[in-house]
Amino acid sequence: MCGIVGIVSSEPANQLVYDSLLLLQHRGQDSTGIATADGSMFHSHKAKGQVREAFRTRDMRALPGTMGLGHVRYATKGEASNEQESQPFYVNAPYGIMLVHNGNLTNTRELTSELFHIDRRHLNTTSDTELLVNVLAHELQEQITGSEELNPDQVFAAVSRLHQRVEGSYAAIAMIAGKGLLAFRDPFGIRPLVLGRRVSGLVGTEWVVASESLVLESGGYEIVRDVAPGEAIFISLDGEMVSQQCAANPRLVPCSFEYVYLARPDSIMNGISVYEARLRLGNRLADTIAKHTPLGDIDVVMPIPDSSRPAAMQVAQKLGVEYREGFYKNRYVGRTFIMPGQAQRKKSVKQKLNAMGSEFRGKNILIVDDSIVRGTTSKEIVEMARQAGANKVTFTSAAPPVRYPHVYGINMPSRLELVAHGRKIPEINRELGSDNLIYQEVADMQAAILEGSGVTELEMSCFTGEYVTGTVSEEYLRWVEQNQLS
Ligand SMILES: O=P(O)(O)OC[C@H]1O[C@H](OP(=O)(O)OP(=O)(O)O)[C@H](O)[C@@H]1O
Ligand SMILES: NC(=O)CC[C@H](N)C(=O)O
Ligand SMILES: [Mg+2]
Repeated sequence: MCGIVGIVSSEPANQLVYDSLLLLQHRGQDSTGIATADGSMFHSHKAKGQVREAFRTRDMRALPGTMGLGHVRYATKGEASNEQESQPFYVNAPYGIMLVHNGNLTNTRELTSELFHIDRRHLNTTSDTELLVNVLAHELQEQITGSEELNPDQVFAAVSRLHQRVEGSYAAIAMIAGKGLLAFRDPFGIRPLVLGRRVSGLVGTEWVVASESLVLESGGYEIVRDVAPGEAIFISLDGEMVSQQCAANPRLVPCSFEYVYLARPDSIMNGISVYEARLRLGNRLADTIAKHTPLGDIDVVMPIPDSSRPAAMQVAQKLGVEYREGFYKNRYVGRTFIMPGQAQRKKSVKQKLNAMGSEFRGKNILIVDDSIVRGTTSKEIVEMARQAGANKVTFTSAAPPVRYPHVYGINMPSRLELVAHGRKIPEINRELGSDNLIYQEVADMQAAILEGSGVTELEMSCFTGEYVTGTVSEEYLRWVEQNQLS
């Protein structure tokens, strides 16, 4: 998924970007990068690891300028540990462009070949973001004729061409040296991007574009709106903002997994509060549980910290069963699911969660998680609950079974690693070792997330196998499986 932010300010951008990235840490832990622009000069620093470990005071001092970009990476393409693939990505012509990207492109093979054979561009990594910045640069170059100043219409024309060439998901922010900040979202708005502003009497309007609205709230910015699917926004160095729809048939189909797991609950995305969506997921899950389980069979409802807490609270309240926190979470261990490599993820669950015996002994426990993907967490949790003395363990998931690869910015590319792929629920139950397993229905998840929002469609491919963009064929999925992230 990755977290991205772009800022046009009147004060040094480095600290503003750093503070924003700390707030987006839950979106990526592999690497961190910040770039600033001081006039037409770029400065950047990127390093492996989380924000606090990747940046030292001396790195921050080397980032002057009032326009800036930042990125926390959760790799989906290329290599998670390769510093060269951390973002922002830079190309030196036209003008000089620095770009950050959240999402995943699905026509990377076609783009790689076109960029090399037709556009004559050099690619130095296997990152899809390097493709995106090169397509943008090529298309911008095509728009510039003669020696006139770059104008926003040329930028918008380049983004329109980019939409025609690129498939998959992309929320992106780019700095164009000496010109301004460009932000754009793919024609389905799969990944989030929100625009904010801060008006100061002394310096005029300052702008921020970020993956999640909590960055705006925390920095004292007013939330202007979400960047629309297919739209591009250009902010000049002196704070003038212009925007244009650049896609032929834009359609808002946001990723359901943001609401289920990825986003912070205190964010509002596409007008939908993530926290409230999770409460509604809990309500609907409770109805399904009530249909399948005699309520006298459950002594306590328990969340798996952190992401399932809002849903679990609602399950307990609606079923009228006591809510207890039986798993203690080590706050110094990051999110397990977005770590690279199964060995690291497996080890992390044990380091992160510990069962408190008194909450389990002799009890029938109903555990709520937001989702079950590889089953790494749930298998360990069921075992921990049993070792702690639970009598009966019912496992429930606020999302439906994840049966298909996610190709739009979440690293679950292979069907074989998904515990629910090709398995019926009783088989998954056996695999997890639980006594009973209950999942949310797909229609309930969709209704819970969209309720009252005016948004009518949701990207749910990992639950349904239906992909909204082109090039996602059986052949493509097989290719992705064979070329998994290293
Ligand atoms: O079936 P799996 O492959 O284990 O993936 C699903 C689990 O991973 C996530 O937790 P994570 O620890 O990443 O983050 P959290 O603390 O926000 O819940 C998610 O909340 C589930 O608990
Ligand atoms: N999760 C993401 O948004 C990843 C961005 C990009 N595809 C990368 O792998 O670096
Ligand atoms: Mg979790």
